[in-house]
Amino acid sequence: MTQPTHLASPAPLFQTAVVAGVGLIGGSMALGLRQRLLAKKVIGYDANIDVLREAEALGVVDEIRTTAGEWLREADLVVLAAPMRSLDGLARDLAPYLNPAALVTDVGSVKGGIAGVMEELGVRQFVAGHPMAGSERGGVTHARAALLENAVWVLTPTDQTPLTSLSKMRSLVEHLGAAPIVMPPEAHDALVATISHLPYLASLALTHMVARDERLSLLAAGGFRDLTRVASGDPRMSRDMVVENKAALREALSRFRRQLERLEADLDDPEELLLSAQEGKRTRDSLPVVKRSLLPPKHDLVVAMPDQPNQIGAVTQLLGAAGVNIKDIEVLAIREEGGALRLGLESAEEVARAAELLRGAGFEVRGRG
Ligand SMILES: NC(=O)c1ccc[n+]([C@@H]2O[C@H](COP(=O)([O-])OP(=O)(O)OC[C@H]3O[C@@H](n4cnc5c(N)ncnc54)[C@H](O)[C@@H]3O)[C@@H](O)[C@H]2O)c1
Ligand SMILES: O=C(O)C(=O)C[C@]1(C(=O)O)C=C[C@@H](O)C=C1
Repeated sequence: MTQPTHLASPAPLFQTAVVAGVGLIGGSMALGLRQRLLAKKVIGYDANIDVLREAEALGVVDEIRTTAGEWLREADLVVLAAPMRSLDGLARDLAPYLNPAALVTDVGSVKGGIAGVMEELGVRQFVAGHPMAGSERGGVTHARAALLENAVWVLTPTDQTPLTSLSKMRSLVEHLGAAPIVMPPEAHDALVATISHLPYLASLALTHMVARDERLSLLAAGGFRDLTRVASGDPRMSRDMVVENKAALREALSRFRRQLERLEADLDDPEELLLSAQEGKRTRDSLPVVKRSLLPPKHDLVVAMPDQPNQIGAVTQLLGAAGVNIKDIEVLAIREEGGALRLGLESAEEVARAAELLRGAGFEVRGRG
């Protein structure tokens, strides 16, 4: 795996980081901390021993623990990354052992209550956070440092948050390659109701309409799939996320209903509907594109993967035998029925050489030298 040398610190920011809840987000943070040399040691703590064994085997963490205890005192960074419904309990389990000097943060999707819980538990150096990145595929097996790269990461300090802790947290987020933004918890919750939780409910409503008619699922093409991807997320976790933010979400839902009613009325006013469509296109096209690659994209090669066994092996063996050094590899799930591999190579020349070799073996490739 490549080291982003431009961001690696000369000395690690932390000696011992503990990631509690080593799933998609916790695992991605642990990988970021390790790959970017931000902590000397990363300890994974999880309620599920199988998850921890997997995390250790995948090189996501250096050490694992299943029960809270004195070992936590050595941690100078503690990340709470369990599902929303378990966060309070997790904080209560860990709090008695935390070093008062440790920076503590969380990654929960709703920010309203957590700071109060931490205050009640006497955890002073707490800064609540929420990386605006994720996936419908949870679990440590899907964790990757690049998931958090270039993500907007909301920090929601309260009046009690020490400024030094906020500044350490900003620095951590920046060193993970993400972009911190600071706002009050209530403002965060109102915004994510519209930008994250409403789309989830809308995706459920759409999938429910299809569930009652098999002919509809048969016709589901890219548009429907793009709009409903988040319905594939963990049902309990998504349920907990929206319920936790129900007041703000109700507001967003009532605005959404008004939007739908307006669009329905515009069906009889094609000129008005065109204006709406143009505005929608402008807004959608102007959303910032989040780049997640750790390598300069100019040395990337994308190889289409036919839906047959051992295609990844065939590509890596072919290039390995020719002495092409694959510095980074990523499976791109572009479409559900197939996919592609992104290979990070050393130079433009290597991209050209690899492309020629792969084309010769019948693969479809796209590359930028
Ligand atoms: N999935 C996303 O897209 C996304 C994005 C941003 C933030 N978040 C937030 O991140 C958090 C984690 O989500 P995820 O998608 O990584 O979930 P996940 O299911 O991939 O991982 C959660 C992990 O927490 C562990 N866990 C559960 N209860 C625990 C407990 N009491 N103590 C210790 N470990 C416990 C589970 O075993 C699992 O390994 C949630 O609070 C979620 O709101 C999720
Ligand atoms: O699946 C994704 O791509 C996501 O970004 C997941 C997503 C979202 O849709 O807003 C889901 C919940 C989180 O708290 C943050 C991100």
